[in-house]
Amino acid sequence: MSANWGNNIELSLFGESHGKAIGIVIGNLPAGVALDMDEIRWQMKRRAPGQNKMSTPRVEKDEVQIMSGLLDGVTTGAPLCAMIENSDQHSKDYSLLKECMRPGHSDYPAYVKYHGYNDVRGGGHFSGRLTAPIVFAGSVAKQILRQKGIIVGAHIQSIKDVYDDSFGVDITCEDLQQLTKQQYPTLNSDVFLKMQNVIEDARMKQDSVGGTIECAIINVPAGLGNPFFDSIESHLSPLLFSIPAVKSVSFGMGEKMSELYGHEANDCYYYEGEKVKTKTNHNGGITGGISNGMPIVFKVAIKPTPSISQVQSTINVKTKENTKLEITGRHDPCIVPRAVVVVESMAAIGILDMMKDI
Ligand SMILES: Cc1cc2nc3c(=O)[nH]c(=O)nc-3n(C[C@H](O)[C@H](O)[C@H](O)COP(=O)(O)O)c2cc1C
Ligand SMILES: C=C(O[C@@H]1CC(C(=O)O)=C[C@@H](OP(=O)(O)O)[C@H]1O)C(=O)O
Repeated sequence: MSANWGNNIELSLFGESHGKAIGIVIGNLPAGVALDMDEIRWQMKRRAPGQNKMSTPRVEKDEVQIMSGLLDGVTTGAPLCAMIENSDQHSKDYSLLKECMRPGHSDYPAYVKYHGYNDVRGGGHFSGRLTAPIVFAGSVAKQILRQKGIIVGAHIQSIKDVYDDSFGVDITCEDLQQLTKQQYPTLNSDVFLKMQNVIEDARMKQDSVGGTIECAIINVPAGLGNPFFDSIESHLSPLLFSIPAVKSVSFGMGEKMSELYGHEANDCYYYEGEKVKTKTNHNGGITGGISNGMPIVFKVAIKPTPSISQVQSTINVKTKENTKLEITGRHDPCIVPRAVVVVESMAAIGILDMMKDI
């Protein structure tokens, strides 16, 4: 399995959901960055499991232990290694799942690829748990970007068919910073209760729901990115698709742009003093693969959690028979609320990586 990534910043992700620990090694970070560990703790808490009924009941503190690369709270330039211990594993829940493949999870393709040796417990290395170290790396990236005036923030755009508002063209740094201070951010404060009800309803029916997350990155200067293979879209998408359960990524108005006329889709330029702006931001701040100075805006869609306890049809790879499966164990009835900070983190890592002068 490969879990290495990076052009400028380098990431190496390690661990399994029911192993001793999970973690990340971040290479090529600048030396001399003072990390705000309280803020990192808050970002980790936004994602951590076991905090309420919307989440898996598995309780993990997600305390980060820094193993290298930090001295007196300041990065030394050596690889920054962060480790998070696993403490609340119920591995018995997975005994049957070595043979009976969960529909929608990684079990079957992983069984084929790793000849049955892959660790299925808690999803092993495929688990959403591996997003905890990503949030650590993302929090570090966000702090470095903030020193350059670049702010990343996201909100829950929808849960099933309950929708929040969308980012407007005039979104500010303060708006985004406010979102990152909320555990489950929405733009319209009334909508989250409805979303919570939809999640609870699914949970009571032994089912799950998905949704979308909208993310913005403000103050990326015009001129970042390249046409073709290293466009901003091409650079961020692999990171965003690496988040387990993400099934689509779209920039600006995405698919909806295909329904517009040219005069509706184009973002018309104007000067505000010396600054070049566009009246609308249908292209999500990127044209020709390159930032145009407007907020970079994208959406990710997250599927319903695959592990549900309703009876489902599947196969037993040991007996080679069709069978029925009733999954026991602890699962998120909806992944979206805990994934907001994961999406912000991937965005921050991707943009930082593209900035050659870090
Ligand atoms: C934060 C987070 C939490 C998740 N929690 C669960 C869970 O409790 N149960 C589950 O079956 N899948 C969960 N997933 C999704 C699975 O890990 C994912 O669907 C699986 O690895 C297969 O990958 P794919 O959906 O990208 O194909 C979670 C994902 C994330 C990002
Ligand atoms: C532990 C976390 O989420 C886990 C992600 C996950 C999966 O299949 O992705 C399955 C569940 O694992 P377990 O059966 O061990 O409880 C979730 O709890 C986490 O996000 O920290």
